[in-house]
Formats: sequence, structure tokens, C-alpha cells
Amino acid sequence: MAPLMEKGGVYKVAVIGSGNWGSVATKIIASNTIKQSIFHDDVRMWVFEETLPTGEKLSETINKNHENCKYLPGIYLGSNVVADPDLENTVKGADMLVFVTPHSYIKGICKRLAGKIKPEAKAISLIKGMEVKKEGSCMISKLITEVLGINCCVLMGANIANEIAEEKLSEATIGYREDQEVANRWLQLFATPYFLISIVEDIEGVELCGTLKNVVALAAGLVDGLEMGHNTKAAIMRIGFKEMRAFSKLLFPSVKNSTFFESCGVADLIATCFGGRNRKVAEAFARNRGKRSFNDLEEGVLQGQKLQGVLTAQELFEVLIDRGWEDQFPFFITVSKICTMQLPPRSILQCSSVLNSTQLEF
Ligand SMILES: NC(=O)c1ccc[n+]([C@@H]2O[C@H](COP(=O)([O-])OP(=O)(O)OC[C@H]3O[C@@H](n4cnc5c(N)ncnc54)[C@H](O)[C@@H]3O)[C@@H](O)[C@H]2O)c1
Ligand SMILES: O=P(O)(O)OC[C@H](O)CO
Repeated sequence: MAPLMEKGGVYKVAVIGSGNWGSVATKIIASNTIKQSIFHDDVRMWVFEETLPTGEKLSETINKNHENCKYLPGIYLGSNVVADPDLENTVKGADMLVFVTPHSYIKGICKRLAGKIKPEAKAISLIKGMEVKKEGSCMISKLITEVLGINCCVLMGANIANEIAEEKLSEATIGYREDQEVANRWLQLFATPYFLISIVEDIEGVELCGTLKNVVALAAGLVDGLEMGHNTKAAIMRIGFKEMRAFSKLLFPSVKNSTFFESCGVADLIATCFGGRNRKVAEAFARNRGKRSFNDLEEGVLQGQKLQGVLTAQELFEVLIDRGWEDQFPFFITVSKICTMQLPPRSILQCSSVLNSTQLEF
């Protein structure tokens, strides 16, 4: 008998990650795999195992109740979701790999998976972050491709996970390089009547939008904590958006202006600056006058969920210094120095007037 893949048949999907967005992404995917014959019904989801206060293992409760009671309580994931604490077993035989972990863990995960996945498998990254190496910065999709030797698209957008879990209308953007057929298959896996997706051939642009908006969201949260009001917040968002675009285009001249007007760009910036976790923790940081560290606040405010913006701000700082670009990005530099407590939260207001006076155009 011919293998299933050759008769146009069944793509097996694995999700690597089971946090807040990881669980929602799995719920969406599981609702689609069961409806579409090109996908294998079951979706295997890797769980970074932990023991709950009840003494039960998280993966066991997910499989028993079809709900992630720690990272997405109260939401039915689907009976075809199989939680698996064994990373290698999760990806065994999978044709489509969805990566959705905090960005700090992805390199270690990929190294563990090297040589253990199907060579013809395809990947997509939902991870908003980047990696900084001695040789320069590296997007997560590139890291996945380099370590695993497979094609990797990205999916980013104005996607506050808890709202999509309740099936409230949202949009997202898939970024791809060259192979549109693969991007279309990802669209088929993710699109639902409440999750509308567009596809753009600008992987770096899409991924940098998703990554850099977390730094702007920290600034928006600082402004909220300082009780500066809507006009100041809008000014901060505008300046941050400008630096997002300038940085992206300096790093990758191929990045398209139009990408910034997709869901991954301006829409995600707005959603995150009003409803995201980076904003929330930065607000708490400013209210504490910068006396409690982000690490300390993250634990208390997010209870196991992870901030991406603080690490990204530090990574961005390293890139800017390394390339000698610091004078062109006073906003990013200031946010990173506030995060490391070298500057007080109020400095965010001074850096915006500096930037306005420089009138840099990109
Ligand atoms: N939550 C959202 O609304 C949202 C929306 C869009 C994109 N994202 C992005 O998705 C990615 C994943 O975020 P999330 O919200 O799913 O996660 P999360 O922040 O809710 O949860 C953290 C996850 O990290 C896991 N973890 C903890 N220690 C670990 C370790 N040592 N190794 C591996 N995993 C470990 C935890 O088990 C948990 O699954 C991030 O890049 C985030 O920016 C999140
Ligand atoms: O909660 P945040 O700040 O990690 O942002 C969540 C998503 O990225 C919004 O699209």
C-alpha cells in the first residue's frame, strides 16, 4: 500500500509548547484537523511537565479534562488533543511542527529535536522574539531552519490568546519565504471564521513586527503606570512604531512597508499596548517606581506565564551597540535601560522628545 502522504492524505500535526497561546493555538488546530481530511485528527502537544498544587501532573490533567487548567483555565481544547511531556515522542512522525514556546527556550528545544524529526517536515513559529549571537541577531524562524534543516514560516498578529480562546474575531499574518504552497497549508490549518489570516512574502518583516512590538508594549505600560494619559501613550506608540520599522529595514532591507499595516504590524502593536502582559507588568513596574525588578513582578503578576519584552529589549540593546546604531534608536535604548534599572521609568518621557527633535526618516 502507498504511504498516506503520497495519496494526498494525512498530515500529522505536533505543537511544541502549551502555555497560554500554545494552548489556544492547539485548540484552533484541533478544531480544524478534525474537520479537514488532509490532516490527521489527533494533535500532539508537548507539555513542559510540572506538578500542580493538587499533586497531579499537568499533562495528565489535560488528557483527563481536555483543558489546560494552569495556562488556559475554563477552555475546552478538544478531545483530539493529546498532551505529551516527552518532546521527542511528540514530534515522532509529524509532518507539520508548530513552535510556540517563550523564545528563551527554543534553541535548547531545537537542539534536542535535531535528527529526530521527519526530514520533509515543515515548521511554523508563533514565537515573538529573537536570538542574539556573537555573529549577530537571528530570527527564531531562521534558528529553527538552521538547527533542524526544515522550512519554517511564521504566524504573528493582534492575538491576545484569551480573547481568541473565546472565539472573538481576530486577524493574523503568516509570513513565508518563496514557498507559497506551504504557507497555504498553514493557512488551512489555522484559519477559522473567527481567526482570519492573510499571507505575505516577508518573513523577516512579519517576525520583527511580532518581536519588537513587545518592547513598545513595555513603554506603553510604563506610561500607564505613570498615569500620563492617552495622548502620551499614543505618542509613545507612534515613536516606538517608527523605531520598529527603521530597525527592521536596517537589519533586513528586504522588509516591506506594507507588512507594518498587516495584523502583525500596527494591529498587534495596538492590541499589545492595551491588553498584553508586557504592558501589564510594565505598568506594575512604574507604579512601584522601578523598585521591584521585572523578574520579581513577572512571577507575581503572570503566575508562570512569561514576558518576552524584557529579554527582547536587552537583546535589542546588544544589537544596537554592536552595530553602532544606538544614537538612531533612543527609544529602544531607553526602554532597555529602564528594564535593567539603569534609568527610572520616567525617562521614557524624555527619550520621546529627543527622538522628535532628531526627525530621522527611514
Ligand atoms: N499569550 C498570548 O496572548 C500570545 C499571543 C501571541 C503570541 N504569543 C507568543 O507565544 C509564545 C509562547 O507564549 P505562551 O503565551 O504560549 O506561553 P506562556 O507565557 O503562557 O507560558 C510559558 C510557557 O513556558 C513553559 N516553560 C517554562 N519553563 C520552561 C522551560 N524550561 N523549557 C520549556 N518551556 C518552559 C511553560 O510550561 C509554559 O508552557 C511567546 O513567544 C509569546 O510571545 C503569546
Ligand atoms: O501578552 P503579551 O504582551 O505577551 O502579548 C500577547 C500577544 O503577542 C498579542 O498579540
